[in-house]
Amino acid sequence: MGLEDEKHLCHWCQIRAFATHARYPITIVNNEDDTMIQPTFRFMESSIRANNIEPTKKEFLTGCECDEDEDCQYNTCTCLQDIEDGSSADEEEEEEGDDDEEGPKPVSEDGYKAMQDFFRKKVYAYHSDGTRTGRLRSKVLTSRDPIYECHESCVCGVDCPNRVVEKGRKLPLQIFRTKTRGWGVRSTVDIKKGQFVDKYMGEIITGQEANQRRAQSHIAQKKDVYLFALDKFSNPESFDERLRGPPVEVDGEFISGPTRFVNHSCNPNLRIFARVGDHADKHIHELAFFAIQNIPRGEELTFDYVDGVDDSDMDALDPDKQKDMTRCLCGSKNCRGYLW
Ligand SMILES: C[S@@+](CC[C@H](N)C(=O)[O-])C[C@H]1O[C@@H](n2cnc3c(N)ncnc32)[C@H](O)[C@@H]1O
Repeated sequence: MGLEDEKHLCHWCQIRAFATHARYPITIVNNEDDTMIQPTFRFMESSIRANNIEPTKKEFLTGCECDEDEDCQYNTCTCLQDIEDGSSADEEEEEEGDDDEEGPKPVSEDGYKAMQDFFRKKVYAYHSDGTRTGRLRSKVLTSRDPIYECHESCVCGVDCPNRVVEKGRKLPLQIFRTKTRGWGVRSTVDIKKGQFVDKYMGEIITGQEANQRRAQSHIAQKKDVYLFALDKFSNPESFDERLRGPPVEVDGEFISGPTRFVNHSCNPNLRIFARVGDHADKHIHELAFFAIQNIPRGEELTFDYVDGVDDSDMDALDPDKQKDMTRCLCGSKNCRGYLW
């Protein structure tokens, strides 16, 4: 085997090449047995798009034109124009002692500007003041709402408060061997409720290609644990043909980042959210993991693989179906008993 081939198979070489390696390293430890991560798996810092997934043409990309970065928290920012009124986040959670609540502003002297100010509502997904800056607000954390962020086509700068997922992972993560569920993931630092953890990465492929991979997979229906459909905005009546058809999917089985090793729990501490940058790219929105509670360092990171949209709860009650189901070993008090 040549040096290049060896490098290709060396997980350490791959994670050491991450731009964030010095500050937020990914480590791999196994204190349980002598299993290694499959050599065919490749660590990547970002997803890779298959050739037949069309990137949006430059002329159709649009960003906000907010004068000040601070303006990118309000419904006047075009990046936030799709946030529905009812799900807006400006009525902050009182039980948490909000430190940045801002309702309608008082009318000022200057006519049009005054009206604008009056109707201006803080709708973006994050806290913007105090120690909770950059963390998701509880109202969003408990929802299935997408997160709309500013991005590279926007006029606002890199310090705009509405660029959290865009800036990437800011935590060291450790892939470790669990006693019963293969590899898992934890952080070596405390994580706060609402904090962004990392994205789910993989190969971005068409729905058709995803189905072929499902059919060919030797792990049969379990291939679905690695495939995520980017279907948050799928709508058969959409004007955008890319949102009408079968959604694009992300396959993290063979090429991905550390979150591909996150196990399931029926009582999880992470949740996955659809994150949109350029509105023209809704069909290839990102998948972002956020902490839904404070997580002490060393505690395993988990999310609910079905997040309440599955009927395996019912199947688990049927002894005939149980024999084909996979037992859940999450160990939580409210464990549903089976993964699928
Ligand atoms: C996305 S992978 C997670 C990483 C995996 N543990 C590994 O070693 O590669 C999903 C697989 O992990 C295992 N797994 C994850 N959560 C589990 C749980 N709560 N109970 C039992 N097995 C679990 C199952 O084998 C599942 O197919």
